[in-house]
Amino acid sequence: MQENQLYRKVYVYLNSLTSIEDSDFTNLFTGKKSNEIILGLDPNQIIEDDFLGARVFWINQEKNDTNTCRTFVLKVRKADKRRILRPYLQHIHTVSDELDQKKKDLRLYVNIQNHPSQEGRWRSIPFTHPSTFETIAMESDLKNKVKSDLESFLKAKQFYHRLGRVWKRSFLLYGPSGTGKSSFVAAMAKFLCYDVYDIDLSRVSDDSDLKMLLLQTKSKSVILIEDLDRFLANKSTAVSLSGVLNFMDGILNSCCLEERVMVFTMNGKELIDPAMLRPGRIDVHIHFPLCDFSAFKTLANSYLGLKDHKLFPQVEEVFQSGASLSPAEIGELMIANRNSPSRALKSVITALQTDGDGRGSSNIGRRLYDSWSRKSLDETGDSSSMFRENTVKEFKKLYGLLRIKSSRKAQSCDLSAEQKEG
Ligand SMILES: Nc1ncnc2c1ncn2[C@@H]1O[C@H](COP(=O)(O)OP(=O)(O)OP(=O)(O)O)[C@@H](O)[C@H]1O
Ligand SMILES: [Mg+2]
Repeated sequence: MQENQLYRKVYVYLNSLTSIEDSDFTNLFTGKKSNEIILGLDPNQIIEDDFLGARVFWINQEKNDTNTCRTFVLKVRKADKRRILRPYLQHIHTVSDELDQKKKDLRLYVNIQNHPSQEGRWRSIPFTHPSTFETIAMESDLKNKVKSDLESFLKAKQFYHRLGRVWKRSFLLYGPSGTGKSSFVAAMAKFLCYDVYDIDLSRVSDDSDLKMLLLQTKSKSVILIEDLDRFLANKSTAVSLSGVLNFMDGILNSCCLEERVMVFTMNGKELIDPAMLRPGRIDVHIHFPLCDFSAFKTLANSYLGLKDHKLFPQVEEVFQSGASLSPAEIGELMIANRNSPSRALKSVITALQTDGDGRGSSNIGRRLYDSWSRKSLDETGDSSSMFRENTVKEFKKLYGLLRIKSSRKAQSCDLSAEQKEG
């Protein structure tokens, strides 16, 4: 059910050979830069290679009957076979691993409808999202915590294995629309140098199909499900709640989720079954709030190049009155008026006074979440809720845990600007 890794390595290796240029025919693609041309193997193309003085031939065979079957056929002289076969395959392993290491171009995989092809369920394009941690307006403490979380994760292989745990970490990003959740996922993937597998739940036919998708992902990747709350609330997916729970930490997940980061985004988590949010299923909760004055200043700096302006006190006053907009809304106003900073700031003030009235302080979703979190603390006293009350302390403890390699059970943590004072 999974891709044959030797096949993939041979593919990477052959595509790197200069002899691919000597073929009578091959595939041509444009590269990342507009004048870059990339040569790619064509079906049934023959590639020549030399190893330890022996000449070998590879044929990229593709049988086109009902199921497309992709095979590499290696032709070696009988006299050379015993001498070179093993070291040659070893050489291919080494070279393709080196090429993978050097690979800087990340890919974004999307799932396609289920159909009887051996090519798998994922199709990919270069992942060129421009967002980075630097471009995201977010409380800097929180941003740094996430960065060091990811750094610790990358180094924690031995730690996870000693505990008998799969080397994976899962994040929940929640908050209103346009607050930067998707952009943040892109920033995380780039920071980790991981590919992204973006699962579109509307194209998943049932729970076992979801498992199949998981099986066909590669390590060093971010597995993303966006708007999970919407899918579950509207029942607009054929996947059941238990299918999602198993996807998050079922037995299959423990076989094939090594070296992966799972990310789920939601507008609010108040309607989500608490079982889904328990530690282990979700390790880190990150709240994405509407814009406040501090985030506004970051946006003004990056979009308008303004560190300060005579209208800033007025903007601050409107924010203090409880008005707010999403960073996306404010960003749009700044882009539209980028040639005149004063006009841009005035339009932000007007929009805050009209569209943004009260959204910062009396947001219904926020109130619901606060009461949900207090309720679960009072009534159930479960560890994830308690953690929210004491975020900074617990967060430090958690990373302390990774550092001192203690074997204590990992907990979930909720990172949000409001709660960090906890
Ligand atoms: N915190 C932020 N800092 C900088 N830019 C932001 C921020 N939030 C949103 N933006 C900008 O607004 C646009 C929309 O952001 P994004 O798609 O990441 O929001 P989202 O939270 O995923 O929204 P939705 O819930 O609707 O999917 C992007 O172009 C992004 O650059
Ligand atoms: Mg989004």
